[in-house]
Amino acid sequence: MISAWSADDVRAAEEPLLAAGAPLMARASFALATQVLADLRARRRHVRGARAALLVGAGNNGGDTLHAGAVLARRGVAVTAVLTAERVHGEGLAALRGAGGRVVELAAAPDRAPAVAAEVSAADVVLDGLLGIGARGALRGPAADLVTELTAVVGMESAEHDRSGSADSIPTAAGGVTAGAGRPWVVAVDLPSGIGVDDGTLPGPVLAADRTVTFGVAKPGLLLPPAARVVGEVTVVDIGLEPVGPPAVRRLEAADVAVSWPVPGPSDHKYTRGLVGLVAGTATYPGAAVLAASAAVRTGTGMVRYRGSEPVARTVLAARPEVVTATGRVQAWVVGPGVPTTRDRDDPADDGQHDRGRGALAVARGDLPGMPYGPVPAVVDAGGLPLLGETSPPWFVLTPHAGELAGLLRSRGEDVHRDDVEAAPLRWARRAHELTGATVLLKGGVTVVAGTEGAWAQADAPGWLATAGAGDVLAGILGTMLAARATDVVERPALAAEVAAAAALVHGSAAERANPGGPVAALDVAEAVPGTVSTLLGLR
Ligand SMILES: NC(=O)C1=CN([C@@H]2O[C@H](COP(=O)(O)OP(=O)(O)OC[C@H]3O[C@@H](n4cnc5c(N)ncnc54)[C@H](O)[C@@H]3O)[C@@H](O)[C@H]2O)[C@@H](O)CC1
Ligand SMILES: Nc1ncnc2c1ncn2[C@@H]1O[C@H](COP(=O)(O)OP(=O)(O)O)[C@@H](O)[C@H]1O
Ligand SMILES: [K+]
Repeated sequence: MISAWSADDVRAAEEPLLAAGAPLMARASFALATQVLADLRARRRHVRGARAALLVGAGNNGGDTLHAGAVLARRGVAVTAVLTAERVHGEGLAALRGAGGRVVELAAAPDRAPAVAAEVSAADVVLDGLLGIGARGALRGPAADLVTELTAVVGMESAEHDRSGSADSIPTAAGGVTAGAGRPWVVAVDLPSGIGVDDGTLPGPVLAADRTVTFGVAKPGLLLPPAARVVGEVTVVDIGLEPVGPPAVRRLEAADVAVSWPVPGPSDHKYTRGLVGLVAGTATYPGAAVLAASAAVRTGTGMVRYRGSEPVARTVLAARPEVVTATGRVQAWVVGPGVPTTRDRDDPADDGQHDRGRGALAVARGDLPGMPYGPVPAVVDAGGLPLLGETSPPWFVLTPHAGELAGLLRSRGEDVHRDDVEAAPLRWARRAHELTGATVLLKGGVTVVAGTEGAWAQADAPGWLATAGAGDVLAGILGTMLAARATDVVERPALAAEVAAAAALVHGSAAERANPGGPVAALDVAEAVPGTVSTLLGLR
């Protein structure tokens, strides 16, 4: 698990250490320099003679960068520091000068930004030390001008990445470690300057990094979209910080999902494994029912009970003969894939699914007196979302994409559109959780989950997963995972979010497994789930 703490929590953790005289900046800058030297060695045979450009802001982030620059200069790297503020970290500057580093004072001559950007773009490595956890809003002043020029000169914002990673690093949304030929390797110091440290927004120009060396613990903005796309490979270096309190954002790794996966034992039978009830698909969208049912079956449910019109049920059974249409006990409901999102009760296109969906959600809430089968968890997707009541329990997991989330929020009085959600996914997923009470899984390149305790951000999926029907597959996977732990999920409000994050990991990993590095169809993703799960379980 990767855990990220807010800037305030990091500062609170630093305080006692600094008061006790712990040399945090020395630790941070030495670890940074060591990583940069390793990257230089990996990219060019000799460190000596390499050129490094330091982008230096007013605060301690610039201080870290200057001290690291001094270490590089002593190893024979030609180091130039570009100072974007009139006053920068004094000791750091003295150390760099003492080691033979060169200094360009951009703050004193801001109109030189284009020329300085051209020089910086010719370096082998750029260290972005403009802003760290003290960032407030978009980059301003000479720092903003410089980054804007740099991204224009070498197109750094569209850095090419592959998906490779290494053991001590966080694989990220953009993945990998390859800078494009002819442009410098960009290392962000603590975080790419100008990202929203706590919310992952991109309020202004940001230099996309190939690697982020972050100190102590990860920061939320490194895990959250859209900023997660510009952090490159994240390396967390230990400087002795121990934040107290829960992390703000977490990311599950494969091993975490492996340990909590319920493996059936000799005394299990299909009813103890968890049954998934599925209200999905209509005559217009029968495929959604097939995809969700296939995914639920392939994730290892005890049984899928399908609820829908007769012709769609026949289609589902033709694809998955394991599915049952008889009514009976269900441990988790999946409501809404392939169901129209209209709220019109008389819409003939709904094939009766709105009524079935309302009934299923009432059972899942535990609303029906005398019904022995609730409360149980529910996945509420697509056409299920408009069926929700005023408030929902946290064991309801809503699975909208950005457009659906905007619609849900508008229906509750927020003036918000898809673009707003994409610009600040965590903010709006949280808002939807506050307004509905439900756990909210917001789908996207990085999937964000907001529940009763903190948030999760999963970056497991290749871009190829953005294909029709992939969301239906996620709904089926999540339905099976919730059904397997139904009682715990209803009893522990925070668990639904963790299971939802785990489902996003399984979904993204199955997409990668279905066809590594190439296109996938939604059904391929469902078909790849059993192999994905057995690989995960091999990590136990
Ligand atoms: N506290 C410590 O001893 C440690 C801090 N460390 C480093 O220190 C960093 C935090 O240092 P600071 O608190 O000095 O903060 P920053 O280095 O992030 O800089 C804050 C400064 O930048 C200016 N600023 C803020 N927002 C701006 C914007 N949008 N555009 C332009 N200028 C802006 C502010 O006026 C302020 O002077 C961490 O990210 C980390 O790199 C590490 O050395 C570890 C130890
Ligand atoms: N850029 C992307 N990279 C990786 N995965 C993505 C990307 N965009 C979307 N996805 C994933 O693809 C799935 C699409 O779901 P959805 O939009 O509901 O499609 P559908 O309704 O056709 O099934 C979601 O799981 C989402 O997280
Ligand atoms: K930085």
